[in-house]
Amino acid sequence: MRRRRQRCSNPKDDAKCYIDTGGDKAGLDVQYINAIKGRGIFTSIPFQTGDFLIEYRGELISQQECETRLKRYPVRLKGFMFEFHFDGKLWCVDAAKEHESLGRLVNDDHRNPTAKMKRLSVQGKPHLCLFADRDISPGEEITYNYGDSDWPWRCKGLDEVMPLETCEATQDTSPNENIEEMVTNSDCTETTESYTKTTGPVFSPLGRAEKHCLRIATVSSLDRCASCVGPVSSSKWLGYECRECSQVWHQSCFRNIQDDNLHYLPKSSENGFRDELQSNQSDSEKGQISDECMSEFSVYNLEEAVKPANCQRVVQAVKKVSGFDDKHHTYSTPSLALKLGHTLLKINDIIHCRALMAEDDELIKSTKMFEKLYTSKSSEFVSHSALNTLSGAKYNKPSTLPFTEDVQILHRHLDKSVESAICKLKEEATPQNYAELAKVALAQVIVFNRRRAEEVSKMHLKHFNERDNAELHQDVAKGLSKTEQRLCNYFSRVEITGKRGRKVAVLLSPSMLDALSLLVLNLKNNELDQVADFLGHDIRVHQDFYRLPVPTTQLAKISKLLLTMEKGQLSSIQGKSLDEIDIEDEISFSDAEDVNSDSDDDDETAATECGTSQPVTAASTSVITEQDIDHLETVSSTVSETAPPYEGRDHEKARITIKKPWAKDEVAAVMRHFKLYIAKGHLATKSECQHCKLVEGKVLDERTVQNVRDFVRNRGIARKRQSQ
Ligand SMILES: C[S@@+](CC[C@H](N)C(=O)[O-])C[C@H]1O[C@@H](n2cnc3c(N)ncnc32)[C@H](O)[C@@H]1O
Repeated sequence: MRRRRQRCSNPKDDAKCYIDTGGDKAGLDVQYINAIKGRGIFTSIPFQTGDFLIEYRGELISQQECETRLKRYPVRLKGFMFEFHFDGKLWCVDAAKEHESLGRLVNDDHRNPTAKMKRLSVQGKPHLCLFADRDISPGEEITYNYGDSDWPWRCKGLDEVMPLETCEATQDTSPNENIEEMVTNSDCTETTESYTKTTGPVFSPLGRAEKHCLRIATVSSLDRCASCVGPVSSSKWLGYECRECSQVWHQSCFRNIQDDNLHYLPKSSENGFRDELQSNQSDSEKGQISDECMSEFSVYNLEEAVKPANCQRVVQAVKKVSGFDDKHHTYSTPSLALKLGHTLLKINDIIHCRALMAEDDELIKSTKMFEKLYTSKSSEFVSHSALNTLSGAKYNKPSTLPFTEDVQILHRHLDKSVESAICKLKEEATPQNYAELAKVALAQVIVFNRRRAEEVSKMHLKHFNERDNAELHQDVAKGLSKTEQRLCNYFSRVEITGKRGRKVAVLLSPSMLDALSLLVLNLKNNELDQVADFLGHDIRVHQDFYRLPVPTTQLAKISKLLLTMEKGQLSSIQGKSLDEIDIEDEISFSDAEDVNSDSDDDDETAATECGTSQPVTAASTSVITEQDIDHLETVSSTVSETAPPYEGRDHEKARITIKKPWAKDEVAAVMRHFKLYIAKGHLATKSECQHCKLVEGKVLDERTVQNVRDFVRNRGIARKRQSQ
């Protein structure tokens, strides 16, 4: 948790302020340094000598607990254990657990440290705090002396590093002194010796006299192979670890070492449970279960977790994490219970494969047994109650629908937020402004498309860049209504990878596109591999190019649907299938729009004859504005006759809708000819309408042939609706 910089009268009080609030100072940031050092803490503002900087925060534990944890912690976690004397006893601050506090990430520097560790007693409890040892400029790393020990990185420079052991430091026990300097030297004699031994003078694979007792282990990206000292590539995850000193070797490196001091004992690994999980796509749930297993059920590593004998214990952990209620046999998060059950089997499978590679017969047998046991018993252990809870939750669950007004408020809010985020980012390109725009743009895309957050948030830059920017082809356009054509030009369609690798289409309005383009910058116009698609003529090519292309149809149909939903007009399309939804009814461009032209010829006439609508071309439709779309929807419910005329509006609007209320005698004239058509919902052809006009003469003088056709069509639709 980061807090604003608080000004306290002196460094000691300043430190107390931060101890009380549990936050870290502004002006300190985490930065990744390199694969060896890992992360470090850097200043972004100047600090003066003596200033309080940061607290080394973690869990305060007794010496006994510290020893227990040191036994089971993997090497890299041991580096977070800070031992010190207080009140005549040895204590330890265990900062192994990843948390937001920055103090745990401060690195060692014994030559020119910028900070000094001091112990501060607040309400009888010791706290470890770092104070500036000299003036520190912005951009400098906060470091302190870990103590006089042969820390591996000190021996041979930074690029020849071995894993480190516990960071032991300090002593001093003056209980009444509130703040005092940590003495980092005197207590470290033992550590120094052990390090001299462990790491040895050189970083040869075995730079020491002791014998190593090796067992199979997973080499994580934070471990360094004692042989090659190199970073761990994904292909080198399988290795050996010494039971005594915790050094690790890649399996491949180990094969090249000829040394009597190395003894491989083909026993199951005792790597930390958390370690394993981390090397295998850990997530928060798995973290939870590992914690639970470790703290409550004494299961510390994966091999143990999937041992048939431990099955029940792990199940208990799963139940606990998922909030199992023993009394009612229900879960608070049943889906988590199911997911964890699935994960356990996956973990078992991974270990089984490793066991196969390591030719560890014992482990192979045990993983096989676990699988069998878990598969046959899982319904009894977990799934049964979890599924019951899930299905039970479905009953009497009020189905909530947002009100139209709420939907509109949400959309307006999102629009405004995107606009302001874009302005802010254009003004100042800071990570905060970038993040703000990213968040709100993502929310807008998710809400508009009714997509799952996980899907949209994983939209690849490649997919975005490669979205189809081509203009609507005229052959394709012929198969679409004019509304659909306009929407095709208005929206962009990006295909992303959905659940189980499914192709999922996401529609983007111009404002969403602006926001995303600003986020990705350097947007390129990628010429897709379209040519390649044409090289063969299989069914896919046929579907793509000989039928009305699916993406275009989706763009046309779904965008209308989404727009209707966005405007909260869902009720008007209730009960209709996608094919049945004739959204012209809902989003009408004009009276004169020709939905079902009988011929191309008809279409052309429709566009010009009434004089209220321009022919739809890519050029004309690409200028459609959001107001246009809004407007289209505002007029949507007022189908035809009763809509007020739009004369006097600007050209943009006029081209969309000019309506004249139908007089009684006009209606009667048309009805004389098309009553039956309307009753049956049939459309009138152009020549039939022409005939009607001719016969009726003056009464229909004000109406074009197309107006008559639209009248028949709209009345037919209205009749159909009434009868439904
Ligand atoms: C308390 S942690 C510090 C944070 C750590 N750098 C990280 O990214 O998690 C101590 C560990 O940092 C690394 N470390 C600290 N000081 C170092 C230095 N001067 N050179 C190389 N590694 C260092 C060692 O791996 C040590 O175990």
